[in-house]
Amino acid sequence: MELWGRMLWPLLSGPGRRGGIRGWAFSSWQPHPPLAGLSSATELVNHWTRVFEKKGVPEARESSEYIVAHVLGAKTFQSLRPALRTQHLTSQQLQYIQELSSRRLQRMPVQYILGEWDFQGLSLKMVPPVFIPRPETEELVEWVLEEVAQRSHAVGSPGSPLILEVGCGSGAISLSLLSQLPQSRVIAVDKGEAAISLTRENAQRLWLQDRIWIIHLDVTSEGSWTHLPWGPVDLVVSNPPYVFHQDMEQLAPEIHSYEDPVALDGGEEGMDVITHILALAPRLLKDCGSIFLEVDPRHPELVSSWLQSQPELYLNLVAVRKDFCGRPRFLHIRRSGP
Ligand SMILES: C[S@@+](CC[C@H](N)C(=O)[O-])C[C@H]1O[C@@H](n2cnc3c(N)ncnc32)[C@H](O)[C@@H]1O
Repeated sequence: MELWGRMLWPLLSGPGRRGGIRGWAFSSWQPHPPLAGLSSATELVNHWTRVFEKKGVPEARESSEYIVAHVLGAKTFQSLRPALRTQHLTSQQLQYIQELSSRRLQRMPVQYILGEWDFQGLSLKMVPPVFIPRPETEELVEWVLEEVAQRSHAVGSPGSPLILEVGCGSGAISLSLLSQLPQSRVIAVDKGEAAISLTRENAQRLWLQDRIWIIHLDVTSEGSWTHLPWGPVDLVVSNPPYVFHQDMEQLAPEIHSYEDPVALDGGEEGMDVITHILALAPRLLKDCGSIFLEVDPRHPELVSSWLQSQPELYLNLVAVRKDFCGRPRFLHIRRSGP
């Protein structure tokens, strides 16, 4: 059951907030009669909270608050002016809330229902089945930023690192690094076409497209890197698919029904993509370059012993960090050789 807690909780409780309504697709929208006797935002939130609880939908209150706030053009229910919470809603607003809530009853994640979500203060478009960025990944980004700041301090100039992200998904990691490191450039690769086009769209929405190269590429396919025109990079960062294959069945309905399994399934020991990234390091990484990975709590030990069995890679696991739940989830690996 630990996996449920790990994967489900972040679906709704990220520190980031999402933006207002933007071009919602009404393709599956069917009119429903407005709920008789319910007319204010507060009443609607209470109503849908009860319905979600009764139907076993997780995060019932947060779900209904986000949906009602979204329809009223706010990021969170708490940020709505008190007068707006008690004011009568229009029949169109009531119908829209009903439509979005029925999607939640089908266990669609709130991020897909709203169509956008915040990560590191950036509002990103979300489209199924592209992986929804989780709050713990913000900690990985912060660690990378610390490393860049330390290196810049050591050389006495602002950092202008060339960064490679493997498995960019919606672009959350790459775009937040670009926005916080104005001198940096990023190469973002993903094997999923939907991920590539969503990263491209998010880069354009955020005006970050000039410093990012977005490439459709499978890191495990032989020879894929030989066509890349760039020299070695300073940093590799990745939140790869790392769920152990046998754990895939335990994933919550929000995850296994809506998110791309390719974004999650890391093979028998969750190491399939991780080991490919590490094996490519001598070709991709500058001397003293670093790799930052988000992993499962069982991986620090597995990765450490795998690296010991591959001394020709000249890679050392130099630090492991815990996530906000106290589990070892982030690895810093450094290249220290020819
Ligand atoms: C866990 S998601 C992370 C997405 C994003 N970086 C984030 O943190 O929100 C893993 C991503 O890796 C991509 N991926 C899986 N296998 C890959 C491979 N062999 N080569 C390149 N990308 C891959 C998936 O398509 C998915 O977008």
